[in-house]
Amino acid sequence: MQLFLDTASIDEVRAAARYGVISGVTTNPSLLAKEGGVSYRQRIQEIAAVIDGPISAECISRTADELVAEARELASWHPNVVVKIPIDAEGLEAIHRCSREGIRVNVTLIFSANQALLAALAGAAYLSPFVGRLDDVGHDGMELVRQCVEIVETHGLKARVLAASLRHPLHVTQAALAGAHIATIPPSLLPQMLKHPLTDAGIERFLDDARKAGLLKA
Ligand SMILES: O=C[C@H](O)COP(=O)(O)O
Repeated sequence: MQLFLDTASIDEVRAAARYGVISGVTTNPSLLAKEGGVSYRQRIQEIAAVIDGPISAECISRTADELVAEARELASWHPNVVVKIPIDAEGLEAIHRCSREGIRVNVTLIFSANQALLAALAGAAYLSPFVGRLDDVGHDGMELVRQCVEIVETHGLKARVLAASLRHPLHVTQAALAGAHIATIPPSLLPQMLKHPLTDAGIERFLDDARKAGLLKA
C-alpha cells in the first residue's frame, strides 16, 4: 500500500517528505480554503516539485462539458496532476471522456459500492471511498473500502482504491488490512502512526544501560 498526504499546505508536504513514505498528495477546495488565497495552480506546482508522484487537484464544475474543460486545464498544470471529479451523473460522463483523453481521474465522494463500480467502468484511475464521513453518519466506512477492493480485484478492473477521509491511525491500519492500494492521510496522522510510548521508554532504558556500560558519558 502507498500513503498519500491529504493537504494543500506546502509546509506540511515539505515536513512529511523527509520521511520518504509519502508517494502522492490529494487536495480539495476545503483544504485549499485554509491556505489564505494562494493560487491553486501555483500550489499544485509547488507540491509537485517536492513529491514525485500523483497530485490530485479537484474540479468544481457541475456539467460534464465544463468538467472536461476544467480537467484539461488542471491536467495542464503538471504531468503528475490527477483530476478529482465527484461521482454523479455529469461526473460519470466526464470521467469517461477524460479517461479516453488520457487524463487520469481520481473519483471523489464515493459512498457506495455501486458508485465505485460505475466509476471504475468509466475509466477512473483512482476510487476514493470516504471512510470517516460514512462513519460520521453511523455506517461502517471501512466496509466500503473492502467492497471496492473486492470489486476491483474480482473483475480485474484497473482502478486503484484510495481510502480517503481517514481520521485516526486505526483507519490507516484497517485500510491496509482491507487491501486499499493507497491511503490518503491528514498530516497529523503521521506522528500518531509513528509514536509509541513503549518505544520511547525502551530508548530511555537503552540509553541508561549504555551509560552504565560506559558507552555514554553519565
Ligand atoms: O480525503 C479526504 C478528504 O479530505 C475529506 O476528509 P474529511 O472527511 O475529513 O473532510
